[in-house]
Amino acid sequence: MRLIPLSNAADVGLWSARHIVNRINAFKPTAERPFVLGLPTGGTPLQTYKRLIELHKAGEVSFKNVVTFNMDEYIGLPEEHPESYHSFMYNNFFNHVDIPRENINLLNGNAPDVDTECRRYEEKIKSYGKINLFMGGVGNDGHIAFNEPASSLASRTRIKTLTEETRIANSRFFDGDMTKVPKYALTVGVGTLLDAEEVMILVTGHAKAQSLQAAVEGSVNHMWTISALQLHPKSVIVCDEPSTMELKVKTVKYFRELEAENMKNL
Ligand SMILES: N[C@@H]1[C@@H](O)[C@H](O)[C@@H](COP(=O)(O)O)O[C@@H]1O
Repeated sequence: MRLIPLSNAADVGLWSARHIVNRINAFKPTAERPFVLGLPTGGTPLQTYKRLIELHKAGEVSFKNVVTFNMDEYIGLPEEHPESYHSFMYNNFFNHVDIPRENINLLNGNAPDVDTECRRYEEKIKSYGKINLFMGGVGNDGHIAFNEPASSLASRTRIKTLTEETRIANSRFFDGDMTKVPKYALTVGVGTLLDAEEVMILVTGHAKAQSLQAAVEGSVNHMWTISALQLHPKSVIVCDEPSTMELKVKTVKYFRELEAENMKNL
């Protein structure tokens, strides 16, 4: 695991956007061999999307040969609802870059048969071989995508019931009214995430400090599904200072020194 401790959320946005751009450009994607990118929603990745749009407008990256898979979607919200993850992604990212519409994949939270929809999604991912880079955030309770506490670490795409804590946290997007937050969501599984070639998780703000501690210093544990990252051969966590408050000082120092060494060797 690589941990990149940065000062603030803006730096997390810049670092992660540059990382994505570097990966896409190094891959030299073509229509026959696209770069496959996994994407999250939420407040945390907003800065990354802003930076990616800027880098695209500056001519540093094209998304023409990039295929995306979003990690989750609420059940029962119409696609055009302003808080659906469909709306979020088009408003905050897809509408501002050159990605072809047919390259965009999102789970359909209104599918008549959710099991068939989840199988379709897994098969579509498989049809590309693998996801090259999966970006994600983390919930206050350590969930990754919508893999709430006690989700199987071997899980695949499926329906999940959201915890009260998550619905309270997400009520900020629904006029502060928890009853307006859907109770269920479709989400890729922890196993789906672990199959990606690389996983990059963004962590910002003090509310995520316990999740970050569980990810980095805790044991692999289904109560903190983010900790499954420890089983991944290539994971990177990009975090700001407030989110490191529960980590040991020596842990942060260790990773900071490692990164300083990496920079020297570049
Ligand atoms: N399903 C999403 C997660 O993918 C996201 O990581 C989490 C944190 O969101 P935020 O970045 O807004 O704190 O919220 C939701 O529950």
